[in-house]
Amino acid sequence: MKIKQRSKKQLNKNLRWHSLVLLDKIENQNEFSNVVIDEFLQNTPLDERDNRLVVQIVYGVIQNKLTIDYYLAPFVSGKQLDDWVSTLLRLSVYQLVFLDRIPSHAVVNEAVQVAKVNGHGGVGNFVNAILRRFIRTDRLDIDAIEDFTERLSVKYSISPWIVDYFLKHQTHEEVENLLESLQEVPFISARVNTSKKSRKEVMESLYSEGYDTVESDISPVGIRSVNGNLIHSTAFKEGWLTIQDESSMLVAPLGHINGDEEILDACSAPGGKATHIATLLETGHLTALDLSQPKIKRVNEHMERLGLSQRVTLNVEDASKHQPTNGQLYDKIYLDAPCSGLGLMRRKPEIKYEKSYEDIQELAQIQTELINHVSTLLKPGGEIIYSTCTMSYEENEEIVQSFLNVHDNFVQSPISVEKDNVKSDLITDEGNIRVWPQQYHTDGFFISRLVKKDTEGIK
Ligand SMILES: C[S@@+](CC[C@H](N)C(=O)[O-])C[C@H]1O[C@@H](n2cnc3c(N)ncnc32)[C@H](O)[C@@H]1O
Repeated sequence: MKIKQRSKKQLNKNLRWHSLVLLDKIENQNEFSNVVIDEFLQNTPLDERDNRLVVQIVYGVIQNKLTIDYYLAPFVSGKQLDDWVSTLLRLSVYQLVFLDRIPSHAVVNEAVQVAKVNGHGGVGNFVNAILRRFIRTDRLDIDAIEDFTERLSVKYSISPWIVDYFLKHQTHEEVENLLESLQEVPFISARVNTSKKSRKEVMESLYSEGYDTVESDISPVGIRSVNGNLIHSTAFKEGWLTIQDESSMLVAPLGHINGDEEILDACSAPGGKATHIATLLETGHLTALDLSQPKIKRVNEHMERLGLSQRVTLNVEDASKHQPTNGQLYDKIYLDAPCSGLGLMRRKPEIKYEKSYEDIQELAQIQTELINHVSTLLKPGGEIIYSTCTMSYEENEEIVQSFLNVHDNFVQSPISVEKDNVKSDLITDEGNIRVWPQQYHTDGFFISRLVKKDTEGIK
């Protein structure tokens, strides 16, 4: 997007302008919504109320992009628009359709001002005419779309191939429930650093600062914020908690770490599971790898804030080539593999449009390569905990099954309510964990545990 110097000056207090700049980075420069928004909030020239509206508009537009485009189509079809003008129209239509509190004249006036300053008078007139016509005209009826896939795709604003993909595996009703739940606002959840404080102590400390929290339904160390972003709390600053999705908190405990093991976290950044594993260690040691140097830096920052660095070695390294120091094998290996991230579509809605089925196939190859290699680094009797934050079968059950088919020295170690204290509705018939986003309003997640037979048979 071409941003003019005068726009920066004249529109510095215009929240629609800031929404437009952020959306342009996400939609046209492929940046992640959460990263772009965090950066904006650290240097914002706006007050608290306007910041909240910027975040709502940015997420709302991405969340509802296909629905908005469907409504806008009759007004812009056949017209050649610059990307930023399309985005400006989208964010205006989002406010007109989805937000009741904002008067339509305010939406139009602000959009026209942005169009004039960053474009010219002609662009302002064009935006004015389209939006006024949009307000006067009845909206298209989405429920009248005949094709079922297309109807769901427009209604829940998600790529048609994803709708079709889930329809192949689930009933119409299950798919609608899933898609509907992805449109809801995600919760902020956090994991208590139990090496410093109990969950009760952390919740009391938060309460004393005005944060209401509730216990997680699925993790004994998780809490959910009811009314605010916990990163501003004393508990966060003191390292008593870390922001993490509740389903992701299920991974580390599945290794039943007793405190003195040698552990590998093969793909560790940004460190949600690595910090959790480190809290469970006493004399043991964690080697945490990631391909990306900047991401390993973030893992290090988290470890330091939480006071866990002494138990951990962090390496920028390709896990598919990793060899342990002195050839010493690991007791437990966590492979939280790179994946298509379909389980994160509520939190990072751009995933709904950016991923393709080919991505799933490519990632499945990488996952296979990673699990094949790390399996050679495990002691007999040791365990691999394989996990992803995606919902595709090719990256989950099929990876595990194909691995077991060609590695007869490994067997599945089924996850159970009794042994693992995991809710029964999260455990599949094969003994894997599958968390669907609509079940507990968390990210979608998959976890499987495999054990390497020892010399006397299965552990
Ligand atoms: C799903 S994320 C891991 C999330 C992390 N375990 C957590 O809990 O915060 C996958 C990570 O794998 C890393 N990655 C991808 N390919 C890798 C490889 N060959 N070796 C090591 N890390 C890799 C990516 O950089 C990314 O940070």
